[in-house]
Amino acid sequence: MRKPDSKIVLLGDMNVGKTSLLQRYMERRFPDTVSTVGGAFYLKQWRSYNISIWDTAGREQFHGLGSMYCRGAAAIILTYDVNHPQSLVELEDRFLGLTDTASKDCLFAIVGNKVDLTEEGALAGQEKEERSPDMDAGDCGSPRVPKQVQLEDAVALYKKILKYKMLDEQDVPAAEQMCFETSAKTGYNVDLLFETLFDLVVPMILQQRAEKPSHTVDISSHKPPKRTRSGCCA
Ligand SMILES: Nc1nc2c(ncn2[C@@H]2O[C@H](COP(=O)(O)OP(=O)(O)OP(=O)(O)O)[C@@H](O)[C@H]2O)c(=O)[nH]1
Ligand SMILES: [Mg+2]
Repeated sequence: MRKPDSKIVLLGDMNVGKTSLLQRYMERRFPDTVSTVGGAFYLKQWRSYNISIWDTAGREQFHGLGSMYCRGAAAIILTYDVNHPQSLVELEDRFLGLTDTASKDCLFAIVGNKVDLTEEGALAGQEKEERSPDMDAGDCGSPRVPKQVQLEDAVALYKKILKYKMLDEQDVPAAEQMCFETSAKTGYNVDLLFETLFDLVVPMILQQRAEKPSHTVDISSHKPPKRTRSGCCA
């Protein structure tokens, strides 16, 4: 298997829907999930590049592994649940520090998932989804509730992250481009999330290749050194 050209990591509290988002994108379905143990990855071919996408465990007991998974990452998806404000707080308190091992020009996306469970989710682009009997209610048929975390809160976190990383707003993608609201259940904004990131990491791959000299030596253009009389190479 060819080494991946780039790496994207999903981080966030348990139960926010990291595994579901990844499965929705990669397998085009919304299966039952079990809480992730450790981590797992998918390989996605995007144009001619291989991008690994890592799913991590949100459970506290696996917290120590987070910075290992983030090592060298080109992009990190910080995921929260739009119905649980604490899951956004946790991104700053518990997960941001894990990203110190990522690449120095790492991109950040902030993703509020489970928008289908909110009243606003009823309006948010659900015309594209396949209709099913549970579409007019939240999970388990419960009525939709007002969204607990607003997109502006995610934008504020994005700006805090830039400060934490000492990045200039002008040098990175705008908050509006990098803060998403998604539903792994309906598929809302899921392709947009992943494919926005793929398109942003491709120039990073090209830049890395330009900076790093290739380890491959072209032996056809290699001339043997001339020998001097003493037998030393000139
Ligand atoms: N309604 C709704 N439920 C969702 C959505 N995404 C995930 N879920 C449900 O939320 C629960 C947790 O989803 P997971 O994808 O396993 O969450 P996780 O973030 O991977 O959790 P850990 O692996 O424990 O860190 C499951 O019951 C999912 O079916 C969504 O967009 N909408
Ligand atoms: Mg999981």
